Amino acid sequence: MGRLQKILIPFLGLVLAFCFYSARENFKPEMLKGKRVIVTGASTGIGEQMAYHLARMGAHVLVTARTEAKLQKVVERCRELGAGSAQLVSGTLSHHTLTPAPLLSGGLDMLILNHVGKSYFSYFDGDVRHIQKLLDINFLSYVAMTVSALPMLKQSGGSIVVVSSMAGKVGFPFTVPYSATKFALDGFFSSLRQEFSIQNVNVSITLCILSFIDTESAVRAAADVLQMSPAPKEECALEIIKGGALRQREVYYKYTLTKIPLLLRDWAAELLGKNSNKLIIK
Ligand SMILES: NC(=O)C1=CN([C@@H]2O[C@H](COP(=O)(O)OP(=O)(O)OC[C@H]3O[C@@H](n4cnc5c(N)ncnc54)[C@H](OP(=O)(O)O)[C@@H]3O)[C@@H](O)[C@H]2O)C=CC1
Ligand SMILES: CC(C)CCC[C@@H](C)[C@H]1CC[C@H]2[C@@H]3C(=O)C=C4C[C@@H](O)CC[C@]4(C)[C@H]3CC[C@]12C
Repeated sequence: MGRLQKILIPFLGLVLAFCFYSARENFKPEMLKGKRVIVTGASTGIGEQMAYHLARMGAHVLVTARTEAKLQKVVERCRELGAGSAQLVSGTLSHHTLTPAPLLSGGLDMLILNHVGKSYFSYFDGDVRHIQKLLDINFLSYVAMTVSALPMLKQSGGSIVVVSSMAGKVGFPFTVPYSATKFALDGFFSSLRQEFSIQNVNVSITLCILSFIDTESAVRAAADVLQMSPAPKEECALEIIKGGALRQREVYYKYTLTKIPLLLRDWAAELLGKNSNKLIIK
């Protein structure tokens, strides 16, 4: 092969790859108008902000969490912001949980799994029961809700959005129980996505890899320990919805704080491990 060809072929490949990626559909808020969406863990934080974005876009939203009084306020605000409809279901989520989709006029277009049980942000304390409980809330309830929502999502050609973390892709100190539950989500949902592809199931699965976000609970738990400043929850919530609506495989937010360390993860794990701790922890 001539030298010119050796350069030209990879170059052409790069141009084609660029065209392919830049030709991807753009997000439009109208994509969510009239869609029936469930957001779990929507009484505070990122989930609450997702409910408000969806309401502005004219979606029918159903929010869940344990604290009914907070959910009531979220529902009222969603109605003010222009939601097609807004409802709540309160209660704790576990492996027994069925998705409350039938409340949304019998159907469902998007299931956003976002809730997270309370954990600690310090050295692993050896409490196995805590890990079991956290797995139930952060992982098994996601599985149970997915299983019960699947017939409706298949019917609508809908989407499952799973909110995870950098701590669900890389091991960081002080997040042992939490990290275990988030890694489990990646295993379950990435494998399920492959099966959907083989079986031609038209349900997308979007896994969201988030860095430190400025929600009240996260800032309270980790701001004194971490060097980095948290990213805004409002923008984070919008990026998650965009990724779900565009049926992306994964969402990275903030992109540079998540995608680049993940590219380094497999071929420079030692380097990343030792140095990232120095960079991240005060
Ligand atoms: N903030 C951050 O820095 C990061 C967050 N993430 C992920 O983003 C998502 C949202 O996080 P964030 O907004 O910070 O979390 P918040 O602590 O603000 O919100 C958690 C939500 O889950 C609900 N919840 C808690 N326990 C249960 C339970 N047992 N059953 C049902 N609902 C429950 C809470 O409401 P109530 O107490 O009323 O039940 C609340 O609505 C999580 O999946 C988290 O792992 C990922 C990376 C970083
Ligand atoms: C390589 C680096 C540039 C990026 C490092 C990002 C690290 C430090 C980020 C990524 C995900 C983050 C944690 C998270 O997912 C959720 C929570 C729950 C909350 O209640 C307490 C804070 C906590 C533990 C976050 C702490 C900071 C973490 C480990």
